[in-house]
Formats: sequence, structure tokens, C-alpha cells
Amino acid sequence: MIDKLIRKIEENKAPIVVGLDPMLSYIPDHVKEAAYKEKGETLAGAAEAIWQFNKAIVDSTYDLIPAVKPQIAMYEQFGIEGLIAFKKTVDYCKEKGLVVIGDIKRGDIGSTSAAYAMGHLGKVQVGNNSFYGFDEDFVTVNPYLGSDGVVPFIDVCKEEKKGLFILVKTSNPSSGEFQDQLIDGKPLYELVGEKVAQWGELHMGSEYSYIGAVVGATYPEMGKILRKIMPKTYILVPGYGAQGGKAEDLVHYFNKDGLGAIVNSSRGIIAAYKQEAYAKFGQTAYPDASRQAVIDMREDIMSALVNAGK
Ligand SMILES: O=C(O)c1cc(=O)[nH]c(=O)n1[C@@H]1O[C@H](COP(=O)(O)O)[C@@H](O)[C@H]1O
Repeated sequence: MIDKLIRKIEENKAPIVVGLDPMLSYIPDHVKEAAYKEKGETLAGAAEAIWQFNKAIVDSTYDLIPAVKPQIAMYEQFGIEGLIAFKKTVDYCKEKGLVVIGDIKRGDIGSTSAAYAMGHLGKVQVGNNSFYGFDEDFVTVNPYLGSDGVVPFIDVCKEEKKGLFILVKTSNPSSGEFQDQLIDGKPLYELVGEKVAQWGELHMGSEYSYIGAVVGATYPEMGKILRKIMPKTYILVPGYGAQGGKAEDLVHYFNKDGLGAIVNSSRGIIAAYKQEAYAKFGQTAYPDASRQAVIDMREDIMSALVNAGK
């Protein structure tokens, strides 16, 4: 799957991911009204609204992008109905040829991680039958529990030819509280980066490993160091746009080959119609606003890469 992701990044000249994080407050009124008319102001109505919202955004952007990243919390908040919308979104994006990164941030004791891995990437056995659960292509993993919490995910990836993005340095303001703590003079995120690189070396696609890392766009100096520590690791970079990450800071997350990183934007794309720059599209044409925001993001990142000689 890492090779498919890289191929699609190259084909589209777009090292970007659209984050499908559909808060109800981002969904235009006409979409919510139609969903509530059909299913009521209920959890099912909310789930219908987020599904219709996602579908329109995917329809207007899928030809420009390699991948999407649905963040499961935005669906889980609506219970089972929300999870059905998550699954419909995953399946629809795959039908459109997109690589799907399930942002689930899981990680637990070994046996529990194995169940998460089976449910999201692999198959579950029921009597003589086996079934895929959510069936994303990649998932995000929290490594705080150590190797035995991560290895079950790696095992399933190996079998299913899928991949992971392991949290190394997150984009949020408090991420340093634990991640920057020094252990024998080295920050914890560097130790985690070294471990991710080791796992990666043992699990290679053609050029890059299918065991990737998450490094936030908001800590560019750390991103530069982590790029060196993990040369064959694909880095998922959240925090561009809404959280303040800038294209010129992100060039260091890429290797000289112009590959090695993929930048996520969620609110900046899906709620583009709410921004001043895209206000001319209005609520009704929100998918067109998202399309323009994808084009602008691609241009922003590609020209920063060209300026940096990558
Ligand atoms: O794993 C992630 O994707 C992630 C890691 C991280 O360090 N920071 C981070 O913002 N994210 C996710 O990336 C998305 C960022 O959304 P926007 O800030 O709206 O672009 C959300 O889905 C977050 O959950």
C-alpha cells in the first residue's frame, strides 16, 4: 500500500491528504436540513448529514489527491450511526481509488492491539468465515504502550500489505509535556523516531517503509531532525493550515527525492467555504470551495518544494 500511496502522490503531483473530519458545525445548513428531513434531528440524521457532506467533498476532489484521512472520533460521537457513516466513507473513497488512512490512534496491550488491527486493517474469523471490519489501508497508532502494543498492527500490515503511521511528535500545543522529556539527554520523540525507523527497516516497500510516522507541522525544527533519524519512513504531517503549519517549514519533512512526507489538512479543506478566501463560493457550492482549497494547498506545497530544490 505504501507503493500505491507513493504512486498516487507522484501521479497527482500532490503530497497531500484531505482530512475528513466532519463536525456538524462545518456542514452547510441545506445539507443538514435535507438529512434531518429524511432521518429526523437524530443520530441517524447527523450521520446522514456527515455522509452526504463527505461524499460531495470526495466527488469534487478525488481526481486531485492521493489519499483521505477520516478521523474516527468525528464519527464515533454519533454512536453506531456515526460508525456506519465512517464505514460508508471508507468504502466510497476506496471505490474512487483513494488511499484511506483511518485516523484511529489506537494502541493497547498486545491482545487488544491485535483486535484493533484485525478490525481496522485485517480480517476477523467467524466460524469458517473471515470478514473485513472497517478495512482502511493505513491506520494511525499510538506507541505509548511499547512494542507489544505496536507489533500486532505491524503483523497485520505485513499480511494484508497495508501500513501504519505511528505518532512520533504530535502537532498539539501540549505535545512536549511528555514527548520532549529528556531520557539520557535525548528527547522521547527522538527515541520513538529511532524505534519507528528500526521497525521500518524490517518492513520495506520498494523505496520506503510501510511503517510510517506522524510528525506535526507545528514543530518544524523537530521535523528536520526526525527526517534524518527516519530516512526511509513516510511522514504524515498534520497541522498545516488551521493549526498554523506553513509550507516553507514543511520542506524539511521531505527527502531530496521530493518524497517522504504527506501533508494533511482537514478543516482547511472541508470547511474552506467558511474562509474569507473562498467566501465567493457560498454555502451551496461548498464542494467547489474545497476543490479550490486543494488546488491552492497543492500549489503552496509544490512551489515550496521546488524553491527548496526538492
Ligand atoms: O494523527 C493525526 O492525524 C494527528 C496527529 C497530530 O499530531 N495532530 C493532528 O492534528 N492530527 C489529526 O490531524 C487532523 C488535523 O486537522 P486540521 O487541524 O483541521 O487540519 C485532525 O484529524 C487531528 O486529529
